[in-house]
Amino acid sequence: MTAPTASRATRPELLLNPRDYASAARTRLDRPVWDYIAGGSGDEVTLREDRAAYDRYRLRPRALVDVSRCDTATTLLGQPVAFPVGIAPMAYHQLVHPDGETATVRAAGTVGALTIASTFSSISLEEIAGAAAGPLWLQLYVMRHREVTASLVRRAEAAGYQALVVTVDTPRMARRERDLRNGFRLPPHIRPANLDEDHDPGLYQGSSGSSTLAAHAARHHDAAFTWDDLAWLRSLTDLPLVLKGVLTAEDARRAAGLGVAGLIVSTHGGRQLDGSVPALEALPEVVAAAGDRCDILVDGGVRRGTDVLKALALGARAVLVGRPVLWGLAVDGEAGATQVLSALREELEEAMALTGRPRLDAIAPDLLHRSAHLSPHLTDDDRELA
Ligand SMILES: Cc1cc2nc3c(=O)[nH]c(=O)nc-3n(C[C@H](O)[C@H](O)[C@H](O)COP(=O)(O)O)c2cc1C
Ligand SMILES: CC(C)CC(=O)C(=O)O
Repeated sequence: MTAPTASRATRPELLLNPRDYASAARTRLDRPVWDYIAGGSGDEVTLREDRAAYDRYRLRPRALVDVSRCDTATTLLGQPVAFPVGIAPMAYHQLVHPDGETATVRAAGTVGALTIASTFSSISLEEIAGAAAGPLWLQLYVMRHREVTASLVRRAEAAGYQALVVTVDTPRMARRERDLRNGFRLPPHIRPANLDEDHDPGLYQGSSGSSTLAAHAARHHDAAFTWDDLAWLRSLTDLPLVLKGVLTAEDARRAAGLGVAGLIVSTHGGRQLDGSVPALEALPEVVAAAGDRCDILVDGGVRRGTDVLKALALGARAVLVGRPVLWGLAVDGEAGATQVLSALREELEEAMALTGRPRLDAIAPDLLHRSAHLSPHLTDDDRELA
């Protein structure tokens, strides 16, 4: 895989995996944008632990299995996907590339992956749907003005979205100190395309010590939204509901009891409650509580095909990737995002072959050995890029 811009005159960069794309993206993005994407909340403990959780597991390969054909296809909420890796909802893809979410959703279509578009997409949800060739869900932040949320639901239905993902870990945005130091604000050419054009000019006017995105969330997100209000959302639509940001068996059971179709076990990529249990470690209790009634997905720190295998072995039906897709997009638009997703798919197939698990339904906890030690391979630089 090569990116179009050569790092040396004679030899183009060879970008093989998400971390390679991260290094390349870092040289291309302005520092505040890099920090907004890479960063987490507080001391970034959860950001690091989400990733480290994968490195505590070793794989137990089985030998002499026919792996001449490895089948990565599966279904999510009954819809076929080519492999169990989807794109996590992320705000404002145009921060890293002018084609924004249009490029990302096309990349997903090329490789047959699920896309979850964010409430805060920089391209409208209708345009995203117009460019989609694969399964497409819409992520919802429930807004204080309920009519804004109700209108997003109606528009999602009309545009053909197949599920709604309600993010439940962000009643307010956590303090992200990188953004505060940088005085992060949206560049003037980027807008929350699903909301009114002149929705909130405050997104563009900030100063050091504040993040306009955090201030915007404080003004608009409904921090009083509870389980009782989920019934209101349910009454608006027949689309399946998925909750994103569930980390406990208690919440998983409650959600399943209310007829929620899917759960995304997530720490929001270490960007919300710092010090929370890492997503991969929360996964088994969520699966035990609701895996018989809901499709369970997990995200946060997935960077290799073997990570996908580990999550599946712990009971996930699929994983989502966030930052890696933005790094691919930053480096080479649609082609870069496609290459990041393709690399994960190829690595997953390889890992299935080398562990002797040619079918996803053969992936179970016996694949894993939990070690007290982290794998030694991560350098400090890797950690920054993880
Ligand atoms: C730049 C950025 C923007 C994000 N925006 C949203 C969002 O709008 N809605 C949401 O539910 N999660 C959002 N997330 C969280 C992701 O959906 C996901 O949980 C997380 O990025 C997964 O971790 P990973 O980036 O390590 O793969 C965002 C994450 C990043 C990095
Ligand atoms: C605009 C923000 C609320 C998007 C988000 O969820 C994030 O930056 O993590």
